[in-house]
Amino acid sequence: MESITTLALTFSVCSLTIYCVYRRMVGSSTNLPGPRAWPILGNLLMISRAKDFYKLTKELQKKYGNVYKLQFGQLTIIFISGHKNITKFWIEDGDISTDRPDWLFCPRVITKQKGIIMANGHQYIELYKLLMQAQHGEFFQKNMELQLTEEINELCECFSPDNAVDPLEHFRTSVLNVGAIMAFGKRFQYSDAEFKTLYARILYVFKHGQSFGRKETFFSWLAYFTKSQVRKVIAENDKLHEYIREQLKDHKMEHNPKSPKDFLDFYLNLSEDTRKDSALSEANMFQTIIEMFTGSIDSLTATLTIIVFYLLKYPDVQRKCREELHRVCKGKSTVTLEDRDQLLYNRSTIREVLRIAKPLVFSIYRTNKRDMEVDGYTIPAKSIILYDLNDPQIDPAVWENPLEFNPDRWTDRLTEPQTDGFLPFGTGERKCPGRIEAERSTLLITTNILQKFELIPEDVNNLPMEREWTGVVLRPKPFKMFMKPVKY
Ligand code: HEM
Repeated sequence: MESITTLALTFSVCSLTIYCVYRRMVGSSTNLPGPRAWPILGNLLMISRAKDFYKLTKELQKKYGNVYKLQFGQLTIIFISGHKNITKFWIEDGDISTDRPDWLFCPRVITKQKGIIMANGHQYIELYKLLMQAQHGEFFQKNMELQLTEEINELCECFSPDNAVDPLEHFRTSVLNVGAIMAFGKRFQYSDAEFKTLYARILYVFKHGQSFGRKETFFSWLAYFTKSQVRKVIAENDKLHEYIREQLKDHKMEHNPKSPKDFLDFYLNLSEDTRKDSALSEANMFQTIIEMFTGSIDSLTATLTIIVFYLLKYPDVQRKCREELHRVCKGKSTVTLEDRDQLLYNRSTIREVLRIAKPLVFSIYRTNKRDMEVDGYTIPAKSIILYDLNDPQIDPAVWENPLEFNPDRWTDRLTEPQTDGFLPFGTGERKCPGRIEAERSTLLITTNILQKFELIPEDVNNLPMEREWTGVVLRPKPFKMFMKPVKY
């Protein structure tokens, strides 16, 4: 009799546990539409079978509308699209939805809750202020421009009129140097052993550490198996902290508070008292620097690649850009930021590429402080949300013939501080904190290349408009180009 009672009790406890786990998985957002989810796995089979995740989300949007949910193992993720919805949540009700879900397993164990990307409240605000202050600094800008000129020279040596190259890897190397200039005030020669180690570490942490692509984010128990890469990501991330600590030591020795030229200088310029604030601890600053590298490595590389792709696809636009450069920068061997205001067509072209083919189509995970109403559904507080940032950029209510690539549409809009429907860097309070440097570097790299080279596709018939999803960005499928030096 006793054993029957024990069995019944065990059965009840197990059933209750399974039921609770299932409820936790499905969450309280059961009223939201979405494909049927399997127990434990949720929709992971469907997601892993999809060749292109972004395309899948577009199909689901068509089927279920602008709000639907997907079950990633134990996590429910809510997808929100539509221009009106983005404006409502990011601008009108910005205070509700600017937070990150800081409880997600991977970022929590890898970063130990340091840094900016997963930070909320005071920690986020203080780090964001520091990054923005640096990018506005006079010496920071001067040093950036000087070092970028050297960077562009070394980059251009990799290109050739006779051998077609795939620009992607070359741009990625340059983007890492853009990060190094911002963080440490210096770029590295590509052959430098220290650079190669830094490059490999950043890339490893970026590739294997992002929460979106890591299965441990959705099944945290996997991290306890010896084969999990999470341990190696943590170790590599820790080594990056050590590296930045060494850089800080060197900075302390030669620091001139009057001419701060990089993030570490700006950090050292904070008073001792301010640095006692845990939001501005060394660990937070170091993790933020790592995140500036990882935040830019795919987004900026993809942006440069997409711009070059459009210039190959639209040779007339390329020609007009170069004509403007040669007219504005007559007699100068380099394009500089001084020329910026006169480079209207070049800037319009970059904007138009970022509108029509923005690389970062999703926000980083957000969470809502309170319940939110959207399209007739209630999104319970503390949900995990991904916003699709693409819809506003091709909304016919804002853009005439939105799918047509037309740099001229920017002629009268270039000086507007914020254009409705244009959010390549996100919008509202959580806008990309690297956007100032991203815009400057994009302009300098592309215009300096165009000033000196004609870009010619290796195979004009092999420039498919269809883009591929990398897990973070949408970018063109691999293509090759020749770079023919031009005289002017
Ligand atoms: C053209 C290139 C770039 C594009 C299109 C881009 C776009 C974005 C977008 C859309 C977000 C997400 C905002 C959100 O979730 O709400 C973001 C966040 C971020 N970006 Fe960029 N970005 C670029 C370059 C950079 C660069 C150069 C850096 C660093 C130097 C950087 C660092 C970051 C960081 C750290 C975040 C997370 C900020 C946070 O948690 O609030 N990005 N970026």
